[in-house]
Amino acid sequence: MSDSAAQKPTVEAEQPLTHTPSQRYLSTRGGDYGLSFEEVVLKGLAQDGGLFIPEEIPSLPHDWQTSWKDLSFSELAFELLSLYISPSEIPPADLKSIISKSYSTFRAGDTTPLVPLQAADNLYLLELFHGPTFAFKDVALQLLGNLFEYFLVRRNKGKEGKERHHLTVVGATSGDTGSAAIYGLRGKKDVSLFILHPNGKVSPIQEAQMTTVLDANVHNLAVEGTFDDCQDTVKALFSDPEINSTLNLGAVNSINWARILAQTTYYFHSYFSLLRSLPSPNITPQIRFIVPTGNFGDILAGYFAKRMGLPAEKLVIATNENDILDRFWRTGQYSKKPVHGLKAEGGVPADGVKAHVDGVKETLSPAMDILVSSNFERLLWFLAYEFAAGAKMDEEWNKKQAGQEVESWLKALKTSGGFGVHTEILDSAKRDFESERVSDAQTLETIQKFYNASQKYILDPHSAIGVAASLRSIARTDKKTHHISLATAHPAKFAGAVMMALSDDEAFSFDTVLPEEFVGLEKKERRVITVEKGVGWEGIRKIVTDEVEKELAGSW
Ligand SMILES: Cc1ncc(COP(=O)(O)O)c(C=O)c1O
Ligand SMILES: N[C@@H](CCOP(=O)(O)O)C(=O)O
Repeated sequence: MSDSAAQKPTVEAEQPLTHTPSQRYLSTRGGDYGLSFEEVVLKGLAQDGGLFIPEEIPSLPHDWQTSWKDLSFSELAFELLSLYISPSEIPPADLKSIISKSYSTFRAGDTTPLVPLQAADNLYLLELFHGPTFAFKDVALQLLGNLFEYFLVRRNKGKEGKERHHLTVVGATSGDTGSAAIYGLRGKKDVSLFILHPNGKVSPIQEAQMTTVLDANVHNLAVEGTFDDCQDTVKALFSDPEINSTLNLGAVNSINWARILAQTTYYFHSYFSLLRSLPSPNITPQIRFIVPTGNFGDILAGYFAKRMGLPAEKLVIATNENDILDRFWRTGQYSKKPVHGLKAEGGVPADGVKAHVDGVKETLSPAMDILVSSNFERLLWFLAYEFAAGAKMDEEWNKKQAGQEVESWLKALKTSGGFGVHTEILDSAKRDFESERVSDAQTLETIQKFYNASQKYILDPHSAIGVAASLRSIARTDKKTHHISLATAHPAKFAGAVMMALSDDEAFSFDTVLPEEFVGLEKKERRVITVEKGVGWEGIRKIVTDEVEKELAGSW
């Protein structure tokens, strides 16, 4: 299949739609058992406030190393998605055409190219920013937009007016998810999209990317507050039965399972790209993936890839100064505020934890300025499940226990600002993950270092955090280990940090970084609703309800 051959997704009407998918889903908080892929994609968040996970993680076909090794990105995506979606739920020809359409919008022939960054240390960059909005989010959100469209076309066949299933998608963004969701859903029939961003806390290009899209179904809300306030509002809307039943809420954040699933493809794709570039492609080297991390969605896709069988020795979490995850891996305490001297149950010292400002900190990598990482809940479920399995009861009991444990941890996070886990659970987290915290000063140094190297590579601040963490990992691992560091955004999206790092160099000009798509963007007409402090989630619920009503009145 060619990645550039765009095809219109069509519904194969002659296929019987028996809805017996290969995977059923459950909620991390124990409820909502047995849902189909379509149901979890359209619902986004479970009714009990939990996140959907597949009941089983499928294994790879026995010959995947040979039969997948030369597949294109789209072909690999098809193989991986087919492990989760049965042909009776989406017929293969339809799935292929949805995937092909989604990746035809990428500028790089290879979709997500792997480039050597520091050959002597086997350090590679996985460039994930060649989609329409220049950030890794496009990989999943181009696909999610087309999946929504496919399911809605199928549900609405032969229906008119109020009979049609209308989806109201609400999302929170620190800049990148918002624009990628807008580009994935703009102009789509039967979908209204509401994106909440923290006013003044996204980069000027990100803000322009979002607010200059004037399609009637796109609504930007600039909220006075932080990204976490926006994320909390989205979750509050999902747990409100009123708006849920009247407006059919849908999610574009990585709480939506399809986001995670779509992102597993580039872990496999980069693995094969790496093997092809090695002198002995049949010998698998030790590989680490290093992931700039905020909401824990990107690295969680790596975790699923690893659990499915991808030979990744470790996944390295790279946080900015908003380091709740890094502190968890050091102490076993998941706490909004650092608690000094605390030990995990069973005794892990809280070494290396430095003073921290209360609440979220504004850094040079704003897309990662997140206090609480929503997908960490999915990992917590797997950790709790494995811990429960030690009791040697049956499967159902383990799953039930895991759901109850997650529920009680999340309750403690809400009521007391944090919780701690047993040492065995922390040890189990350490088997798959390591973590690093990278400061603003180290981010700038890393951008400078690679601009001053022979290939003059310009890193965006988020990718620089991954590279800084990679260099630390390289220093402590076997020289033969290969490090694949995820480059999550194009540097032109973050002019402030890039200029701060490089403007002293007289030969540097920001114009050389600027893609033509960004030229003049900031001068275009904008549409945005400002949400003052104190409006609260109920006020936002009213805005959403009123806007959908206006939109639908215009279209019927
Ligand atoms: C550029 C960039 N890098 C890294 C991240 C962190 O990814 P995740 O939230 O999946 O951990 C984000 C936002 O999510 C981002 O926009
Ligand atoms: N960095 C993100 C924050 C939202 O994360 P998501 O992956 O859960 O959508 C952004 O840019 O919006």
